[in-house]
Amino acid sequence: MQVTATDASTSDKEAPPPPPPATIAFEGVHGRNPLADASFGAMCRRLPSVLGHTARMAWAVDRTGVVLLLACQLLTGAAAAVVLAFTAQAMTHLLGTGAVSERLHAAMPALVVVATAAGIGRISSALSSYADTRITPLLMTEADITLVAAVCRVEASAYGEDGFADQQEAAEVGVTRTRTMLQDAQRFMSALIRMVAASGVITTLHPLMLPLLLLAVLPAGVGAVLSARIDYETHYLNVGDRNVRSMMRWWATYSRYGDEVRANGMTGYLIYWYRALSDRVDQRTLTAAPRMLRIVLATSALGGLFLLGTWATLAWLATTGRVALPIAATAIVAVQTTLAALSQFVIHGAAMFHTSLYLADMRSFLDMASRRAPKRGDLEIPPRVEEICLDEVVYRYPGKDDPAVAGVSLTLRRGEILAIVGENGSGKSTLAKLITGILLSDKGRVLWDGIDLAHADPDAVWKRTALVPQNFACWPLRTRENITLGQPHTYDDGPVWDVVDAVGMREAIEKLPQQLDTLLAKELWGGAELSGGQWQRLVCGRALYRQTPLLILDEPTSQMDARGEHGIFLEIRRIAAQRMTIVVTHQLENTRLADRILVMDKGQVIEQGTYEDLVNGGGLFAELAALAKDR
Ligand SMILES: Nc1ncnc2c1ncn2[C@@H]1O[C@H](COP(=O)(O)OP(=O)(O)OP(=O)(O)O)[C@@H](O)[C@H]1O
Repeated sequence: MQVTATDASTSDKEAPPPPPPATIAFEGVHGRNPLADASFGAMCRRLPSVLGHTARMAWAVDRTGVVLLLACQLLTGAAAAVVLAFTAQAMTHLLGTGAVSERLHAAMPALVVVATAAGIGRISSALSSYADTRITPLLMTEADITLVAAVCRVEASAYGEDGFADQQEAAEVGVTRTRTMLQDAQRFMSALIRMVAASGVITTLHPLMLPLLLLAVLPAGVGAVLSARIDYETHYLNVGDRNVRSMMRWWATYSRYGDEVRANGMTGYLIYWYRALSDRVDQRTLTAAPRMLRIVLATSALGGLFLLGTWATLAWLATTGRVALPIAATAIVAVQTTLAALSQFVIHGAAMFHTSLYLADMRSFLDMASRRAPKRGDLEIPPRVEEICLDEVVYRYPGKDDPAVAGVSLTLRRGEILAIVGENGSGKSTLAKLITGILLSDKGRVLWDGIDLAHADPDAVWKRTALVPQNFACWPLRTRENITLGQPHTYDDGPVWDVVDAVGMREAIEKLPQQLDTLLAKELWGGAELSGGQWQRLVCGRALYRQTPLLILDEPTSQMDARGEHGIFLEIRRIAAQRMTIVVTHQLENTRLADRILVMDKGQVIEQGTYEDLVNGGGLFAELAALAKDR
């Protein structure tokens, strides 16, 4: 095949404009706007359950804080009621007949009660803010950890399902909104209590006043709910784009990929891409803004009209003598208090409705994650496993037409080294994931000493496996944890240094500023960085440290120098007798150490045997081995 090269330095002039970011038209099972089938009524009915969930979470993280918060809310409300009731009493005396000093004297006890209640109200309101400050961070951490744990626990196959990532993104917004939820709920409750207290007083002044005040604030509430729906609709439309944008942001700015970005001239396009996607997100938000403005203007005008009506009614009641002057004066204070409480009640009720939309996303993701958590069975796997059998195993990734593994049967015995080879995409890594139970087969069975992995406790299985994956993680942890991660704690570093020696890393680690205590993340202060091959050696060390009955190495030496690779394979052979070892590799020379080699093609095993059998067998293995030598 002849490749026509493009000269990057001269091709700028005739280059077509860069393509905009792909549009994500998401139509999977989860790709439904929850608002489309959630009416205002339905959302209001869901509100108590969302509130209840927040309350339960708050109760679990800080009982004292919750009790303090509730007690202070009640106290604030009671204080407001006392202030109003005694203001009415004081007014009656102050605006009554007689000398000013006598009227003042008569009003004094009521005024003292008003001042004391107002003071208590302020103190309890400050204490409830304190309780809120105590609970909120704990609540957010709890929600965040619940989400992280749920994602870590789902079946690995769930990651590939339609909408999983977008639902996760929506749920993460829910986590940040947990903070607002507590504040909204607290303000809503406090407004409710103050409103009940104030409306009791105002109704005693005149029965017409309360309905009039309600009318005055209702338009603002309706406006807030309608705006909340529009805001959420926009948020929902943006979920997919925001998800991709945050992934790209991480990839573009992560120091590990910085060389590739720079030396391949990607910066310009990446920034263009990022801006184009951000513009698309902003555009949706801007389109919604005039609709929101119209709603706010209309509902404010209506609310203003109703408020004018309330004041006019009060003036009419006072001038026509339907209420006495002292009562009218109290009514002015009561109207102000009730109005403030009512608007807070309506505004925070709408805000809670708004937040609950996001929290409902978090809940539905958590529900989905718990449905997708492994439910396999509780069979234990013994510490010593003699045999793993695969019986006509088939696996197809979600959304794919062809199975990645299409009917593989094999038996692997303790002490055996099995190599799996084949061209890209032939199903080697998928087969490894099926053998370890990371994926469960759609058809057929994987048996560990007769125990079907579909009925075994997955943690019990993974206690017996060690895997060097093709794409491994370079954890920003200390060197020691990078080796012992996933292991029970040990009291001395002896076993850690043993594997460090086994993978030939002693010299490199001894040169690190704090040896095993060095943080392996250059981007963090005090951290150090390893080379690609050194990282891969460390990852092999991590798997060797586990000393499990099954060891799987998927392309374990792809970044290593010849000495490193030689050392790793020597070590694999040295420890092979106590376990089953599987090596997935494209370096066919490395398969010489295997007792048996499987050659995979299109998800099936098409050849198997020793290196000598296969290299002389005239099949795919022989062809690939010849290609490897043809330079
Ligand atoms: N997470 C996934 N979701 C969907 N399809 C996948 C996923 N992982 C792999 N596949 C598909 O399954 C098939 C087998 O992939 P697999 O990774 O097992 O191949 P492989 O033999 O290990 O390839 P390579 O040599 O490139 O590592 C391929 O067609 C691939 O596109």
